[in-house]
Amino acid sequence: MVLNPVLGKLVSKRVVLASASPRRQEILTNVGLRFEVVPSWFKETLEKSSFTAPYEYAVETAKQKALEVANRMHVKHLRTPDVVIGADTIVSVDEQILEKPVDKQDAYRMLSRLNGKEHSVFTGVAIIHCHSKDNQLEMDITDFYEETKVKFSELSEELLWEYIHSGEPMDKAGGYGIQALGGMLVEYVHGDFLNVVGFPLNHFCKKLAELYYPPSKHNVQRKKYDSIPSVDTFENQSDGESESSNFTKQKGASKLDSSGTYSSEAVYASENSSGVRTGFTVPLENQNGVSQSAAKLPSKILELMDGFRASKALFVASKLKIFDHLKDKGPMKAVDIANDVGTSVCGTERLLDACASLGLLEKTPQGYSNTDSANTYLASDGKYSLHGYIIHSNDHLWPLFTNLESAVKEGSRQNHRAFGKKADDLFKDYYHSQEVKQRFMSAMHSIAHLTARDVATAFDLSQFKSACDLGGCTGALAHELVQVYPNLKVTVFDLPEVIANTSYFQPSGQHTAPVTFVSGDFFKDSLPEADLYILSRVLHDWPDEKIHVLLSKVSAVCRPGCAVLLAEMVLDDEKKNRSTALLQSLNMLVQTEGKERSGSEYQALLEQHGFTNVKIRITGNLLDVILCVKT
Ligand SMILES: Cc1cn([C@H]2C[C@H](O)[C@@H](COP(=O)(O)OP(=O)(O)OP(=O)(O)O)O2)c(=O)[nH]c1=O
Repeated sequence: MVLNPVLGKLVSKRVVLASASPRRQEILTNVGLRFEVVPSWFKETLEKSSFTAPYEYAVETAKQKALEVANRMHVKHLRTPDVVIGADTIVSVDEQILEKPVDKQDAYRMLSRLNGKEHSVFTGVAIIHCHSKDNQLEMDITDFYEETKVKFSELSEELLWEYIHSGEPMDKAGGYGIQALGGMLVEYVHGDFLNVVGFPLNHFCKKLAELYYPPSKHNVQRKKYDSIPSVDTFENQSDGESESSNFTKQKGASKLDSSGTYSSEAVYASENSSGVRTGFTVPLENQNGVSQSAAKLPSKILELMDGFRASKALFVASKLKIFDHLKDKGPMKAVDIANDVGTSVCGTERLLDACASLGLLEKTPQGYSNTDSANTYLASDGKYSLHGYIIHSNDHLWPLFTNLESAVKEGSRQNHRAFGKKADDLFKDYYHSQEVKQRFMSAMHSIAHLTARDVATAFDLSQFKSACDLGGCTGALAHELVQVYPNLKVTVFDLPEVIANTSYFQPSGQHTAPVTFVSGDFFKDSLPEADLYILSRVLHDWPDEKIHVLLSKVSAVCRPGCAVLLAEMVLDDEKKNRSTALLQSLNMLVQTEGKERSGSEYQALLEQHGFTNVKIRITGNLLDVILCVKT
């Protein structure tokens, strides 16, 4: 891919995105960047009047966000990232800066100011390269901003309020999201669309190109960075790099090993044209001594080839409970970890090193410790722990995926090959033993926790008094819903085998009261009454015929004005862009009769059962949300 050579420069670095914005995470993930997310605690309270132009405020805020994270990681967590990226998006109209609205009235004030006019969206970005020297943090800061002009149509009061009630404006600068419903307000956009969504990817790549491929005297005329360089240009750039006389080139230090991956790298240090000191790694030679550059490597393919190794390293470290072992402890030596978990020292050391290289662990001369992400997501006891899903992936999905070839040839699930038995009913596979059932429920619980807030808030559901979560499993989404909507009563409806085992997963405290659990089979038994029926990760398990059976049952009990909320990974209509969802569809192939579907496919299924006004919200989380109303 054309851009890979630039982003490839970050592959071997510990990159941290100092932002909680799901949009920024998605934009960078979509182009294959690997990074850790450490949201900044910097409060966006800089005195606006002290800046002469709005973009200066955005750039300074971005810088402060990134600096706070770099310092915190270095001091508090004794971990120094290589690169920290911070960003801040603001809307500017009539010389005023608009950030995120604090409430609905504030959103109304902002949208009214933008109504019928052109405004500017500025995103400031800071890229901080960090080095730890004698335990002191040294930083090289590069910053820039991008401006995009956006014009709103003339919008009625009614439309503005309908938009505000959708809940979309609340976490977005200027009170709108151009990437979703807010797109309907916009007459034109001049400039980088992604800049409006929170991250100017094109300018970021150009900045990386400037930093990592500083133009030499000979080629400075030839290479203008007014667009992202093509592959050809990158090859020229790597030549240009070796022409730069102030580089210290450790010739011969790096070789491609027989598997085609780098065995070591040479380190370059330089001043770039803007005087920013950069330190970066560039591979030098392959086995034949032929000069190679990252530009010539099919790095995406190599990464995919190795993907299963990385997955399995994560699975095994999780099975051995290494992240539990290291949670909230200081660094531990490999030999001590191996002794504690009962494994070989040599094997454990390699596993720990691999995990550290993948950013799951931190390695220092004192030993190995968890990263923040490992504490939050990989240790088994946290609210957002993915441990259950990781173990399910290892024990259940991995054997199924080893039969993917048969699944593709036969077009059907592979449970009989993977587990030596043919269950008539999909869920009998999970519920045949207490252990497997518990594991499956933990997995569903992990994902439900991670996605519940985004599912619950994708639409304003405050008009509903009662909801029934069909196939709601452990009740994780139900508990989130009653927290967000205190007047909502939620019934979780699931198979008796599931309901009998939900007690282990209940949160402690007073929030449990409005959630009730009812057992039954939604294909056979009558459904509890409710204003809102929720189907989260249910329809993707089934073929269209079965979905029609289920939706006709829901439609029969759903009064006009009542609604259905689906939470699924929604594919784009062309089925070509969302690889996580498309791979999930393969996952459904190997284990179910279902599949992932596009927004239009869900809409067609729903409309056949009298559900109209279908609204789709892409959340940026693992599940997207569809809301429709019974007419
Ligand atoms: C104008 C506009 C903004 N936005 C978003 C991008 C940013 O996430 C947000 C502006 O808030 P920011 O303060 O820039 O970012 P954030 O609070 O989301 O995350 P963090 O501070 O942790 O980095 O508005 C859209 O998603 N769509 C839009 O059309």
